[in-house]
Amino acid sequence: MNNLDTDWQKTLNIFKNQIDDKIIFDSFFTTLQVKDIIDSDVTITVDTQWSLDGVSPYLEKLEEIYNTLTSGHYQLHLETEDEYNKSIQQKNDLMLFNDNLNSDLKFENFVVGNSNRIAQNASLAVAMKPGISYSPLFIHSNSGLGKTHLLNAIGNYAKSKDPFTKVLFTTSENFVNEYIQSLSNHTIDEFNYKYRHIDILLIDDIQFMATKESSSEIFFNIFNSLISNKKQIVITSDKPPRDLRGMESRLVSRFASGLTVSIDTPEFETSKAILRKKIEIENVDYPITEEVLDFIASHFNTDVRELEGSLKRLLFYKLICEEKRDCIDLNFALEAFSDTYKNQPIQKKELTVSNIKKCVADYYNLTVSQINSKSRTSNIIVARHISMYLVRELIKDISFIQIGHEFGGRDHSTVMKACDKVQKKLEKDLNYRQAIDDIKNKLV
Ligand SMILES: Nc1ncnc2c1ncn2[C@@H]1O[C@H](COP(=O)(O)OP(=O)(O)OP(=O)(O)O)[C@@H](O)[C@H]1O
Repeated sequence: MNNLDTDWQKTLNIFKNQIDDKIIFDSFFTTLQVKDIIDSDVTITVDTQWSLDGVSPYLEKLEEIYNTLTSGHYQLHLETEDEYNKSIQQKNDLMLFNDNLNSDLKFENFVVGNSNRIAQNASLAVAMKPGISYSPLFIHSNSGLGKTHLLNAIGNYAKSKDPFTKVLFTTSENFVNEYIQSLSNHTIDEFNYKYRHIDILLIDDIQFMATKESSSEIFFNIFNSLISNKKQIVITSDKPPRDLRGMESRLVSRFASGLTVSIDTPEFETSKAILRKKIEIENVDYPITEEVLDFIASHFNTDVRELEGSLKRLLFYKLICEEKRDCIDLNFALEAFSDTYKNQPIQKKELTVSNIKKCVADYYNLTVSQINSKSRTSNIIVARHISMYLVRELIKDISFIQIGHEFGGRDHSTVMKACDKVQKKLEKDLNYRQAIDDIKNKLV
């Protein structure tokens, strides 16, 4: 017997001792059953309409005993078994709604790197144990960095573990439209029922709800109901909760009450890993050289959508190319991207050590402090060496000693070695030379 039944049996026993006419009790009350509790509404069923008429006058008394016993504020509702079963059937039909998940977006094809590791880990934790620790989970990032992918991955994973999990993926825009439609169709009860009975609610792009006051109100209520029933909510946005301008402050504070994580622009290695994954998914059956991946990862890396777009463009170019080629190499890629690439606006900068460092750092998606740091991470070392080399080449009469000083007090011999290394590498690595030329173009 669960808590629901135990409390109810105790209520009936107390009531039985209080009622004078035991025949009434035996005739009407022995078939009473608690069916469910939603928020503060408790549904009790009786076997027939006749019993229902017999029990109704005592409902208030039963409610009082039940609330005293459970220290709650419940309202009891009586229904016949038939009515209840019918409404359950209707509700079940209602629950057969489309989860809107995109089955292609899974954890398996989400590439993890430093830029998105925390968000991916949090999403996986939520998918494995929905509603337990991190509800709501709030994921924010600039456009095209994988928020929608992670939302779908959570839903797909949870459903693969338990197909009966009620998952709903929606955008805040769809939520608002659905709400407005339910008002005009007089189906607001169904709307409410549907959203309050979801196990995992995945809401994409919440920022669009900011100015929709009446929808915010209903969302607030649904949100509270799901959270208090230990359900999982995952929300994405293009900014963190505190920056959601126009959003009601009570909603913002609810969003911030869970776990908030962000996704950054993919760093060089992650961009390459994403490209490799996409190539695998596209079943590309000809080789694409490492230099090409380096080229795309360093030129089209504002977001993952841009990476995907450039790869598509490359594959398309190969498809329509009349000349037969066995592989995609850097020359071919440069041809494929010649127009975009040439048209990129170039902003010249004043030639100072800090501008050179900043330009190299931007190019490699790093910060100037990483370049100055003692970090031995390979992409940081590459950027540091190139910065030293360019400073030496572009700033007249600057000595190795001065450069060492500008790069966190390094010894002049370290700078000399770095410059030498860069010089040797650009003589034999076309892609590397291309990268240095690009940075130079932005500077001079
Ligand atoms: N780490 C990743 N691994 C593989 N694919 C990724 C990764 N991150 C993003 N993508 C892919 O990049 C594309 C854009 O991602 P997504 O739509 O999830 O971005 P978003 O952050 O939701 O963007 P928006 O804010 O514009 O809605 C999708 O095709 C997605 O599968």
